Amino acid sequence: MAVWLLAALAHADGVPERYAQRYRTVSDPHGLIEDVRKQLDTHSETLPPTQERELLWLMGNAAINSNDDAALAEATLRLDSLAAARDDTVASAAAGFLRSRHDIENGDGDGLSEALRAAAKMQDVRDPVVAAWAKYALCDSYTLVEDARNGLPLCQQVQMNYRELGDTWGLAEAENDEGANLATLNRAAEAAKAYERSRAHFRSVGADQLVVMVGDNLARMYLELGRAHEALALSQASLAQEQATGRVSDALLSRANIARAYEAMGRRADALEQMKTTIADAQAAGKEGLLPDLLQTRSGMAEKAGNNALALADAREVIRLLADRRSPALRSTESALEARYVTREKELRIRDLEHQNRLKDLALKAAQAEAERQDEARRRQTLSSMIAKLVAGGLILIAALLFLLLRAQRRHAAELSEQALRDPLTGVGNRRAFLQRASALVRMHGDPRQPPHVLMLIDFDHFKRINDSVGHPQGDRVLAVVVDHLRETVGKFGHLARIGGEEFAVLCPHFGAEAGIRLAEVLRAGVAALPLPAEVQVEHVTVSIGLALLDGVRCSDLDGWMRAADAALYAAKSYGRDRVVASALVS
Ligand SMILES: Nc1nc2c(ncn2[C@@H]2O[C@H](COP(=O)(O)OP(=O)(O)OP(=O)(O)O)[C@@H](O)[C@H]2O)c(=O)[nH]1
Repeated sequence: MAVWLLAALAHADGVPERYAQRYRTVSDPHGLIEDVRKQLDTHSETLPPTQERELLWLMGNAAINSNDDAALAEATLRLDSLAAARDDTVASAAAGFLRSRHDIENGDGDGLSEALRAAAKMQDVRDPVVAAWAKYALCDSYTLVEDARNGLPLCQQVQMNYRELGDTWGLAEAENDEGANLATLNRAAEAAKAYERSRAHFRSVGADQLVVMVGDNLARMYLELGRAHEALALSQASLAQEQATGRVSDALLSRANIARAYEAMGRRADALEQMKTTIADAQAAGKEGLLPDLLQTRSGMAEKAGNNALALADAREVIRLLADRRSPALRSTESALEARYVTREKELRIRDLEHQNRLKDLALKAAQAEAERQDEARRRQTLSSMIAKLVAGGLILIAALLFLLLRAQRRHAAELSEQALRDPLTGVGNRRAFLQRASALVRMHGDPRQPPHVLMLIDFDHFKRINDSVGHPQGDRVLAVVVDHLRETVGKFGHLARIGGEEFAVLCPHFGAEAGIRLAEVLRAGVAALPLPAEVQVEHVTVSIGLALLDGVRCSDLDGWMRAADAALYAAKSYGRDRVVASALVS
């Protein structure tokens, strides 16, 4: 729209006349509205319809920028009447685009449909300026409803038109909208480039306030791109300008952006402090409209900082504030917030439960560790007591084994010593046993009142002949049978021993000469009469016996006693064998 024709309204410093009115819709909306009203009131009769339409378009935009609904209603109604009176479709479309923008920004009705209807009216327009204007108006509506799929190509197209028309302002506006669409598509790097181009173009026409306003959009992209320091610089520049021109609301929004930059730089405490003063100032200035956004921003920051109480309190306050504004958009924001609040509270409850569970888990693990430790200690105790028992058992076993071994050894030793004293063929004592016993008797000798000990030496008669006639084994058999008889006959009176091949001895302690001779005779006669087994093939056998007393007179030691008995035996052999001779009788 050829608004630059209205030179009378252009008194914005540093902005070319061509763009001055458009700049005023942003930098001085109220002043512009007043000026337009004056123009329309003063020159209503003389104003050409095109200029009237352009003035109303500017007034409508300024009204939207300054939230002046009355001025907006006035502008759209006048455009409608222009359209009706003069069949001016451009005026009708302008009214439609204004209503669309208002409705979208306020969340009332179907703003986009209104824009599409208006754009449809401009389809056949040939004037390139009007065509570009209509295209941009539709691109702006798409951008406002965040329909980037349709908005982006349209906003890129219209840039080409504005370039052809040499309209730097229009180009800058379209680039700003392109940036917004790219941001919606999460293409932050490309969006930043579009915003940078837009700012460059606004700067080139001296529209400082728009440079700053687009700078706010760019700052958001820089934050996304991790360029927090640049974002901070942009927001601080923006804030300085807003404070200088007394734009309280914009200043509050820039302060929020500064807080976001702090947060992105890891300065969470600074971010929360910045939000705290910003929210307090917004409340003090009565900027209720900004509070939901500010509180929501702080809620997110508090959540990230771990201050769940503040996060929830802010979220609740947002819901409370939005409850009074029942526009569809706000209702949807409210629902989204409520849903988010509920979800968040659930998350917090889950986190609390998880925390409690973790604590319980830790306590459980500690208890388990303690139980395991005690179990281990018990196991060790059991093991050591088992080992002790095993050791004790082992020791007992070893002791038992040692005892058994010792007993066996003793038995064995006893057997060995018995074997050492026993004649294996006949089972009677051997020479060694005889000598031990005889020595003992010699040591015991000395009591004259007791009968003297008696020693008999018994020798088989002509035993060589027996061996020679029936063989040595049968001779052994004869020896065994005769010795059995001798042992039985000696019985308890004395001790029989084999002291040589076929020579035996009998020791009778304290037996006396008379009993000794009598026993010797019984022994001799018994052998002589002893029936021998038929298999030995020996009919009978005789023995000669020499007897000596340990009387302490002629025999006082073992040697003498043995010699005396032997002499008696020799005598018995000499006298014809099968007889008993006592040593006293020999000498
Ligand atoms: N079968 C057998 N013979 C034995 C054993 N010990 C000694 N003799 C035998 O006994 C005999 C002893 O012989 P001599 O000393 O000549 O005496 P003798 O033949 O008995 O004659 P006198 O003693 O003079 O009556 C030998 O032939 C020995 O071999 C033995 O254990 N078994």
